[in-house]
Amino acid sequence: MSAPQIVWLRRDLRLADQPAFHAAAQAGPVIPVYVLDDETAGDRAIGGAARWWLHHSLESLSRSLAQRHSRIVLRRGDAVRELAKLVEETGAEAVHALRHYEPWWRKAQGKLAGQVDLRLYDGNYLMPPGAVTTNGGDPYKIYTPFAKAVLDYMPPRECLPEPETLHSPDRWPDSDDLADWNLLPTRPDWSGGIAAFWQVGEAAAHERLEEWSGDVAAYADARNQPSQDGSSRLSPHLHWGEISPAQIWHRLDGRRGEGWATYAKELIWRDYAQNVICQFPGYASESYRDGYAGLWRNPNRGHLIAEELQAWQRGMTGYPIVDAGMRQLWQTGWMHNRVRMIAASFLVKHLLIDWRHGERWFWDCLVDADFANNAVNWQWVAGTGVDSNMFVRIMAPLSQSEKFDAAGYIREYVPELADLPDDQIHDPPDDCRGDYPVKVVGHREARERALSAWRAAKEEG
Ligand SMILES: Cc1cc2nc3c(=O)[nH]c(=O)nc-3n(C[C@H](O)[C@H](O)[C@H](O)COP(=O)(O)OP(=O)(O)OC[C@H]3O[C@@H](n4cnc5c(N)ncnc54)[C@H](O)[C@@H]3O)c2cc1C
Repeated sequence: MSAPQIVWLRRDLRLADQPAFHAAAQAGPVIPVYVLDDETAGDRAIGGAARWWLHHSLESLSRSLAQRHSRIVLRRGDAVRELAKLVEETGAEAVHALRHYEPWWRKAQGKLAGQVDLRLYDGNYLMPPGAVTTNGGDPYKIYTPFAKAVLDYMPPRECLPEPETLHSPDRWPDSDDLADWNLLPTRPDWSGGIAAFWQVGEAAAHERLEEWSGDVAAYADARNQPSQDGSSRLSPHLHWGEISPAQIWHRLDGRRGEGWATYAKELIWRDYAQNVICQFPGYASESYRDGYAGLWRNPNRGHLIAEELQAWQRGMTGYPIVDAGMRQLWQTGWMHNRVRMIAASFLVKHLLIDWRHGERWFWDCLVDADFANNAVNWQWVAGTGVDSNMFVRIMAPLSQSEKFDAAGYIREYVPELADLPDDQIHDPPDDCRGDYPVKVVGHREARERALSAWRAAKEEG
């Protein structure tokens, strides 16, 4: 029998359109491996809600593999060390993996390539970062010309089928037991709402795509309405690689119209974010525009900031749309995109709290927490990114709530306000709030404070 081939799984937990599986299956018996590595990513180890997803996704992929008389070998520790050990133990010829672009994975890939025959493939993005460049040959920093350049190359490559057969090795190496990894919360178990909201795994991703494919025509408007199921909700499936963007593209392309055109551009945002972190690996912790250092320094507000940050995290700011979003995040591990923008803007501008606190909270609470997407969007909202909204454009949460008809959404996630009529629910009068808190800061006051902090920071340089 030919030498085994290791498939190193990370955020690519699928069988179809998975080039590493495809290549390995053609080369010999396949040993799929997932290494739970809390060391290599440093302070970017997988967050709480994402660990919940990972558990179920590994379980789902294991079931699919079992139907093919295969399995996943689970190991824990430094991924490079564990994979090099496994190659030695099994006599594997090569390690096949999808290329990942988070800075820690790029380093690990380089290190592993020095020790074993590492074969890397692209497959989690429409195009690999760096595939399109400006006329001068530089990577794009700004989304709009990047998107235009990517669109010129679309549609993406054809999708690969699932491997027809997966041969097993003569002997399976030892594996950890998934349950021993304790990826699921226990004391307390806060995952009930998440479990009720999501179906995890490759089959569930395709079911969701099928269910949603009829709605893409309405996407351009519906995606902004948090009370509607108007967006695809594919983000955790995409993040964990249970489905590829090429599969989505080929399934939905041909549905001409504004809905599809808008949706395609959102998929390209995902590629853009990878393109940004490849250029700026410190993007999740460093602001990329000058003049912001003083803005969130707040020397006299330390105590207040801790309290206000907690009010924001718990959905108790007194702004119903913000609180509905923050509670949706806590309950389901996901938040509607329009509301993510409103809640993020509220933190950095109304509360004048550094965007990095918000980025961290999202990292821990989102099932789709993604190093690139999270950092790029936080910096976009905060105004600090290489391409971003201007800080002085301050979103008004109360009018956004009305404009995008969030009454149903607020009733769902802020039950204290469920009985209020539509004309009161976006901004309830103080005497109609019952147990629901009054506003942590008034909108006009917050706006003026943010603008004057901005002017002061600019003067300071
Ligand atoms: C402050 C903030 C933080 C965010 N953090 C994350 C994150 O950690 N992970 C994440 O996947 N998305 C993040 N987003 C982007 C966006 O909110 C989610 O991708 C989207 O809400 C997911 O819902 P959906 O699948 O229904 O999206 P759809 O509207 O159906 O879009 C389809 C897909 O396109 C991609 N996409 C859509 N919008 C964006 C965007 N603005 N940036 C990058 N990709 C996008 C997603 O993969 C999404 O699944 C963040 C946005 C903000 C404002």
